[in-house]
Amino acid sequence: MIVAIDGPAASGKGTLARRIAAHYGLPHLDTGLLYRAVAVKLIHRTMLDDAEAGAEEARRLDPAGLNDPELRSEAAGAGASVVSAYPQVRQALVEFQRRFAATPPGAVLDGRDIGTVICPDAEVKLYVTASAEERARRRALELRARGETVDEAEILADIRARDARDMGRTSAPLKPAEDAVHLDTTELDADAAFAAAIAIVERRTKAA
Ligand SMILES: Nc1ncnc2c1ncn2[C@@H]1O[C@H](COP(=O)(O)OP(=O)(O)O)[C@@H](O)[C@H]1O
Ligand SMILES: Nc1ccn([C@@H]2O[C@H](COP(=O)(O)OP(=O)(O)O)[C@@H](O)[C@H]2O)c(=O)n1
Repeated sequence: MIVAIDGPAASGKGTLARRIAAHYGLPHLDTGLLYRAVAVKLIHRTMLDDAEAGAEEARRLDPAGLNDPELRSEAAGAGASVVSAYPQVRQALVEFQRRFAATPPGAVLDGRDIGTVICPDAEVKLYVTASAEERARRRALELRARGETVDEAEILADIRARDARDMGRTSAPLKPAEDAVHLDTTELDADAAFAAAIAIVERRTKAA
């Protein structure tokens, strides 16, 4: 089974993807980490505006490095939203993601274009959202828990800018797949969101 989860920044996709993967014993790929890793490489080379250098970094990306805590920073997230608009970078990362998804027994992938581009035939597609204010509140809590000093208003502005860039780009923009089930988690805590997601997966797989 392939479960495709898309949605805007800090909507809770990763948390849901991890829990759904554990529940069904499937591997999980947080595809945002791929773009974050490319961005961090380019930031280190002060070449964030160079699409060709980005494609080169994407082609030689080592998945073993995806656990690096630096990838979780706000700077990496903002950089990822820049490099992910380069079609060459996206193209260079397609095959790795498709292979991950197609390896038996399947997988749970979360990102921005999983249901639309990477796995258009996924059995289950979820489009996870929450209000921008709630997403900024969650991201601020998360960063504070990691010891970072954060300004929630700045995080909200960053989230809005990132949403606009991700939804407005020409190459694989963030949008729900036509057959995606929408899950708004604004009023749901993590457990309630997980229960709602499992109900959707069960309904979808029974209907198939
Ligand atoms: N339903 C929820 N209610 C409250 N907090 C949540 C919920 N889902 C996720 N979180 C928290 O919000 C933050 C962002 O969630 P995450 O899963 O990383 O989002 P995304 O992968 O969409 O960026 C994390 O700190 C996570 O623990
Ligand atoms: N499949 C994906 C995953 C991420 N991305 C880009 O990478 C950035 C970081 O993604 P992420 O999922 O790690 O970010 P958060 O939602 O966790 O903040 C996003 O803002 C997108 O621009 C993408 O374009 N396609």
